[in-house]
Amino acid sequence: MHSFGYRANALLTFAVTILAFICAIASFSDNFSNQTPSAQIQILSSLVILNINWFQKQPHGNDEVFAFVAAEYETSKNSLNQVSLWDAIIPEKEEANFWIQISNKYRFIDQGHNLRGKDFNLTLHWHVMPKTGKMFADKIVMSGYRLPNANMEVKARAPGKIILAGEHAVVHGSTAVAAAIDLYTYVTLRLPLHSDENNDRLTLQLKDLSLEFTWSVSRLKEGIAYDSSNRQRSSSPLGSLPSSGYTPASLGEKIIHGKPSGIDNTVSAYGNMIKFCSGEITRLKSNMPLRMLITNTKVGRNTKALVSGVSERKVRHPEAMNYVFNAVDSISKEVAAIIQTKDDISVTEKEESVKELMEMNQGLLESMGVSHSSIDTVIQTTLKHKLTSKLTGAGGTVVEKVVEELESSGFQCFTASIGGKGAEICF
Ligand SMILES: C[C@@](O)(CCO)CC(=O)[O-]
Repeated sequence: MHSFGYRANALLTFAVTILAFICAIASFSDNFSNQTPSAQIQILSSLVILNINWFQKQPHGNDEVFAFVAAEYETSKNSLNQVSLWDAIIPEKEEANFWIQISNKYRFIDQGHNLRGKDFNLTLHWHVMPKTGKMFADKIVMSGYRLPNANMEVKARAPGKIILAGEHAVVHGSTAVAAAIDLYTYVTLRLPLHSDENNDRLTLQLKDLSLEFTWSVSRLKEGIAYDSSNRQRSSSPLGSLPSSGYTPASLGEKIIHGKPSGIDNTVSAYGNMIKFCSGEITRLKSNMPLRMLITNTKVGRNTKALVSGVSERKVRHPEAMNYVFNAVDSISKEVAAIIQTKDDISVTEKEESVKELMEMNQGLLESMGVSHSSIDTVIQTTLKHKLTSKLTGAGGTVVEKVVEELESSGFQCFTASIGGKGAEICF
């Protein structure tokens, strides 16, 4: 009779032999597996899009597949340089057949600065890693990719805006009238090819004004995502700028104004002349010629502080401020109606009405606490020439005299047509 130890030993040996035999069969069967995925990769700007159209795990089902995409290129020093862009582990048979469209998972870093203007391949590698048996590795090489020689550039321009009536009160729900003017800010965006160049920073250089602003790109992205999901209107009746253009404009406005009404970025993005009330936009078609003399008093103001100053005044004197806001609302509605009217009223009559309404609006702005003594100087100067009403539309010598006098007081003057195009992106 065999001892217990002897029997246990025989059983274990038999089990291990069977296991080894099964493993050998499993390994051998790998030779018949046939992974033939095909893949297509597109590059859009610095974005890599990967389409893997077939990747089928074999039926015996104990493998794990590691797949990765690398940009590969040759230099005089190394025959193979790899920049890994994307990878994934495919753990289950059910997940082995997939179709994805993604941007690169890892940054396209060109450590040696060798890629600029160079051809490179995009290679999809996959390693089939069985728990038992031989590891398979294979790849698909897609050639014909090239990064540009210089940094990529995008050019854009956006018009300035003028508010004819309703600024500040519009933040509190009053109607306002605003228009784009034909004075533009031009922006050239350079996308660095090397991500080590200011990786997470977006820098805006306003060369004419000697100003420079820098933001964190990840913060901006968060803001854009938040803004897109919270915005009530996705399209505008005004123009063709995609909402992707409107969203950064509205985000920038929030950074600069704190709690904006949205009128500035709307006009700048979509152009035209508009009536704006609590986010509701009506395009105005002017029935009178409108040109503006715009005076830059060169007095720096902090709009964010002014906007919150008005809100604080409203908290202190809610009833009085509501009367002010209601008055502004009526003024703006009347300005909009005059601009659009087709009635048989002369341009001079219309201008007289707009002049009076603008004067009333100015008084209300003073009662909101947002005016400045330099604006009084501008008003006094234009009044001397009985020109207040003409500032919206008059041209010629009288305006030149006003400009001369205003500029001799240290102000800067521009004449502008109003109601033009909104923001545009040109490549
Ligand atoms: C002062 C304000 O009314 C316009 C500034 O151009 C602010 C806003 O409406 O967001």
